[in-house]
Amino acid sequence: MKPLLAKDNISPPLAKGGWGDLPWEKIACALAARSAFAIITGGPGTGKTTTVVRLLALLQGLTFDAKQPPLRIRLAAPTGKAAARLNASIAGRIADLPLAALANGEQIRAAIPTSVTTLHRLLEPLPHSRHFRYHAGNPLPVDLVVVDEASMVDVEMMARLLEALRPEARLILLGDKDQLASVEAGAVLGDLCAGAAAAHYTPATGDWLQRVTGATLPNKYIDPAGLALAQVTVMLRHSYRFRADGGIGALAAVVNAEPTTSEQLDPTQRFNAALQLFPEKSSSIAQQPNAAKQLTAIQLPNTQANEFIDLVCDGYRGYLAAMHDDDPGDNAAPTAIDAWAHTVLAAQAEFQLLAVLREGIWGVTGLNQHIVTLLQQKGLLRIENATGTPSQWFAGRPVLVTRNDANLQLMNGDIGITLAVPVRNAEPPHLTRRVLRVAFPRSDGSNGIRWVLPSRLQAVETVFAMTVHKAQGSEFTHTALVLPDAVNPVLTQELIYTAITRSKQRFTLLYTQSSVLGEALCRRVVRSSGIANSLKRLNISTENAANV
Ligand SMILES: Nc1ncnc2c1ncn2[C@@H]1O[C@H](COP(=O)(O)OP(=O)(O)OP(=O)(O)O)[C@@H](O)[C@H]1O
Repeated sequence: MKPLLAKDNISPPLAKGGWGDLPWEKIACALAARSAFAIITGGPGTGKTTTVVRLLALLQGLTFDAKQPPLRIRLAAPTGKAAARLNASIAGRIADLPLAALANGEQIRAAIPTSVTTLHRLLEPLPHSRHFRYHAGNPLPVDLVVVDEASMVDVEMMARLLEALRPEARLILLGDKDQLASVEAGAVLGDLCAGAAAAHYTPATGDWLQRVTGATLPNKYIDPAGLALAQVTVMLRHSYRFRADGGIGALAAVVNAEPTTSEQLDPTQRFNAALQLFPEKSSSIAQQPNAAKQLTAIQLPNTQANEFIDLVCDGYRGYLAAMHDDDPGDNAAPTAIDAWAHTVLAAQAEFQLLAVLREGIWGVTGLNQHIVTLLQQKGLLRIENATGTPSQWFAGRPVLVTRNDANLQLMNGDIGITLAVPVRNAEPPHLTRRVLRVAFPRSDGSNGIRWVLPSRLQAVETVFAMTVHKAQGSEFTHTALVLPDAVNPVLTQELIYTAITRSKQRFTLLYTQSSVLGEALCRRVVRSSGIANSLKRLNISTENAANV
């Protein structure tokens, strides 16, 4: 493949500042710019989005310099929720691009897309069929696709995407290799990034990077036998969101650490190493001073424990209060009703209880029933309909979509909230009544609300508690993980890491048996997409890599 980065250096404004000890972000830009395929992996807040936006600016800049039309770029994510999250952050990153010193800086900025779609929508599913409009015979009319949250893409979807790309098109995968893989078959990103921590750059790649970025890589990252894949893979290592020496970042690192020595393989040792990072143990959150609130561990005897009741009621009180207090009234305009839904949805994302299993008292089904009862007892929720009988649908019910629905344009993983919205009768005297509708944020970048009749939602479940698997691609201000009371095969390091890294500001661990956490921390998922073995079998040589 012809080198795509023709220049010996990256445009100076893109090379400025904030790169840390080794400029991994700059290395990522350089390697991804010279290749048709690249992977940028890193934990939460390590700058993947910021880096890819800089990379896109670099590529558009090079295209304009070559007097060519701008690259047709599409941004995609595997779920609606993940797409919405990237949608929310990308515009800010583009606005922050330090392009002022470039004569065509604003032209470059305008050539970077701000809207993110789901992979499904990118390929355009055909109605009533498993086929897509875009495939090998009718490839996507794009030059570059960026896929965020690539750890959630299963083998089949990845295959459909690759088939639908033109031979000249480029693909960049972003994601956290240490997160749980897709619930469907395959751990594509985890397999592709198996050696990312040690880099395995060939001496030729090392020399090229030195010339282009000015960075001299230490020997530990150089491997004369490095595979071609390693030459296009970069792991970002510094979290700008979490401090490495405390709180959520430190806990994620401890949980994620490969258990190598026999000491680290001892469940009790692993449990103690993790638990010592929690400043407060076995105490209710409400009693803690602010500074100690980032991490909390609570050992619970059962779901009736006061600590559990306080946590759940405190966690969900905010959005239920917003539902009542911010109600725009019976005569509100549609825009005011949409704004209300936005407020309630944002407040609902403040707290999320995560569980490992579906069944059992610590599984999502039992927890959801229990939490509905608790919230009713505290007067925070009413589930009776107008005739006074308890109903499955009630104002405040948060629901999770469990199956894609092309007609409703809802994706597996989307979260909506049921609200009692005012509807005016068409006939005089035009009385207003309240009807239940479910509000979903649109994931098409429009920032709108999709209102759906509850009866049209065939595959949804209440989501006061959700499984960690379903929470992938989402973030919550405060996440609480409740562990089951017995060891289970699905409980692994990756699962706990994924749960912790869903938290933006606070993480609470709820457990009954310390041994359950200890055992989980000694167990990693066995990767299963088959891609790693295929790569080894292909034995792609490093000469190929040097020509990438
Ligand atoms: N080089 C940098 N110097 C300083 N701050 C940075 C740098 N890169 C990123 N940041 C900041 O760190 C935060 C996280 O960055 P970003 O969203 O790019 O990371 P991410 O890896 O995409 O995160 P996520 O886990 O949400 O996917 C942002 O506030 C961003 O402005």
